Amino acid sequence: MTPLLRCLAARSARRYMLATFPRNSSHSLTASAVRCLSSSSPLRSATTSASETQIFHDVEPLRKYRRELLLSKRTVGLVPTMGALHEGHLSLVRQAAAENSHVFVSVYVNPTQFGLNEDLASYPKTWEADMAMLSALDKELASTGAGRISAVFAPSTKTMYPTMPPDSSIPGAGSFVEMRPLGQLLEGASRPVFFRGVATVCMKLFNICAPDSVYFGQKDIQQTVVIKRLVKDFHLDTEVRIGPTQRADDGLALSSRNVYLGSRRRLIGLVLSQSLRKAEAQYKAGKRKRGDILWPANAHADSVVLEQDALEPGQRARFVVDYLSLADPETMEELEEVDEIRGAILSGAVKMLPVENPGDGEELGVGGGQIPVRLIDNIVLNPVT
Ligand SMILES: Nc1ncnc2c1ncn2[C@@H]1O[C@H](COP(=O)(O)OP(=O)(O)OP(=O)(O)O)[C@@H](O)[C@H]1O
Ligand SMILES: CC(C)(CO)[C@@H](O)C(=O)[O-]
Ligand code: BAL
Repeated sequence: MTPLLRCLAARSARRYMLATFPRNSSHSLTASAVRCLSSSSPLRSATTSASETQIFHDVEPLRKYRRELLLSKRTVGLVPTMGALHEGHLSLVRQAAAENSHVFVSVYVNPTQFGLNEDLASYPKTWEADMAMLSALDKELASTGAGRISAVFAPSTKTMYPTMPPDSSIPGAGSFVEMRPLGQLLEGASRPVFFRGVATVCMKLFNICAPDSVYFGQKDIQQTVVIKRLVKDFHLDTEVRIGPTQRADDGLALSSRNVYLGSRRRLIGLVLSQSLRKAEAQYKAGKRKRGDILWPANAHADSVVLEQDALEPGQRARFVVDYLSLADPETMEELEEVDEIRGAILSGAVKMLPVENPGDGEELGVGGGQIPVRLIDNIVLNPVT
């Protein structure tokens, strides 16, 4: 049989299996039976071949594939990402694979969530490494009997914004979804078009992929609140699942933007998680009033600011605290006192300023330490039952 015929035969075998086997038994079968063309690329384009994980750039072929899965009663979990994958993303894929027969991962750096003066141009793009990570994870999933990564959706901007070119200005010409005032608070106050862009692109992704469940990381906690609101207010037929924040050993939340930090800023950037932990300790000690919970966090951050300012430019890593917040878990509005029945969200953002007077041989990260880096983090204060 020629490779093409083998591939077509495998595809129809797969269709047969998708239609025949219940969702949790399909994966080991499809894994061995459906891999058809070999190639040096770990994942292959849906337009050129059918490997276990197919790459889709266009909406219609993905919809067709999704319809087949629906008809054969498979479940789809969608993990939206902007690429530059790390263990935080992979943990969401693992969770999605544990809860669905099929995982779709979208990789799209969405321009409308970046303000005109934000870091869209420098946002890391690591496509080959991302595909290699997904391929390795898919192999791992195959050996565990979990769901598989069956699709990567990597659309062009013309595909995602078919009518108008994306507009990141505040008046913003185009079709947008917005949550007010939720999307204007905290992250939204510093990044005025951010949540409009996130809600809009997620609405598009959910409409295209029709996922049973969508997976988001707690690291971007206000984003999770926005997505839950999107699903609720627009009656979207999907379940929102939140995965825990993955951290480095020293507590720094993993983030695609961490590659810009370099060692000096990375060390001082720990101020954020340290400050939040101090506030959490107050809640755990029974404090409920805003001032009682937040003062040690503010005091710690202020002391590190002063400490760094006092150092020589070649030694220090300067930063600005954007906010340290104690907010309601559904509205993200600031709280004067935590209601034990609702709990609360402690969150914060700091902006690490460019490195001054870099030393010889100093590890400065991508961009030579000159790209400002926004770090965000949070801790959920659980309701007391
Ligand atoms: N450390 C993490 N732990 C768990 N989930 C994470 C973590 N970092 C990112 N995610 C989640 O991965 C999804 C995709 O995020 P994204 O591609 O923006 O990566 P990112 O690391 O958050 O990038 P950046 O911090 O630069 O915005 C989001 O749901 C996000 O919350
Ligand atoms: C959800 C998302 C993929 C939308 O572009 C992005 O905001 C992200 O990666 O967190
Ligand atoms: N992780 C959220 C995407 C962003 O910061 O733009």
